[in-house]
Amino acid sequence: MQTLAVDHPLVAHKLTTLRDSRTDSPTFRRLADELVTLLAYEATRDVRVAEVTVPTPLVEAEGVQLASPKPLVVPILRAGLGMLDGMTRLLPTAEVGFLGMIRDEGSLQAQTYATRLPDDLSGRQCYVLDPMLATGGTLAAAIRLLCERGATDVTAICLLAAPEGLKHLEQSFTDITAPVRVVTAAIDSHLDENGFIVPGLGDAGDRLYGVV
Ligand SMILES: O=P(O)(O)OC[C@H]1O[C@H](OP(=O)(O)OP(=O)(O)O)[C@H](O)[C@@H]1O
Ligand SMILES: O=c1cc[nH]c(=O)[nH]1
Ligand SMILES: [Mg+2]
Repeated sequence: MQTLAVDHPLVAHKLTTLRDSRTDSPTFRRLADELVTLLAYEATRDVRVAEVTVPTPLVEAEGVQLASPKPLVVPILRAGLGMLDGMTRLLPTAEVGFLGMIRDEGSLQAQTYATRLPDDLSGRQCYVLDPMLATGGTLAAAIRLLCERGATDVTAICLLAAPEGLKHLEQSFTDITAPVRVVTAAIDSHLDENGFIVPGLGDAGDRLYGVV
């Protein structure tokens, strides 16, 4: 598994405001959206393209366009929804599938409550959106599901990742041949006793959708 923590001053600037507990939900949503677009630029570096020829007003020019089948973007509900617009701004022709997953706050085990994905993902590049990679249980289950449906490669885009979660993912896919990548704005220090990322930004779903 490859991990990329995007090192860019604009990413660091926006992430700092996102962490700040004084940042309100509307600002949090806007910053998450902007951050995803910056991360998506790095995350799509290997997106497949096909050569095309287009007429300019003067001559024919060689270029590229996104290859078929188009990439699949998969936000993990609820918090991942806050990343969808920022991603599709960069990949407007991508198909979008949905996974609803919730982590039990006691056991920290992830449960899937909704799946709306193409059955066959053969030949598809998949981009999974989830702001928080904590224990890694949620993303491990999501990535496994996509690989079992035939995805050729899976890139998870996160705002924050914990070292414990990255380690868990690294150990989870030894039987999977599809390349797996994680692109994140930062790798934080550790998880606390409740499985929250430290220093983190709190509960991403609550901060996006106004519970706090
Ligand atoms: O790496 P893990 O330990 O599995 O934890 C991370 C998951 O927890 C959060 O979702 P949550 O279960 O709070 O659901 P929500 O998006 O509906 O708030 C977060 O958005 C991730 O999906
Ligand atoms: O720090 C964390 C961990 C899991 N889910 C969150 O929203 N935040
Ligand atoms: Mg939550």
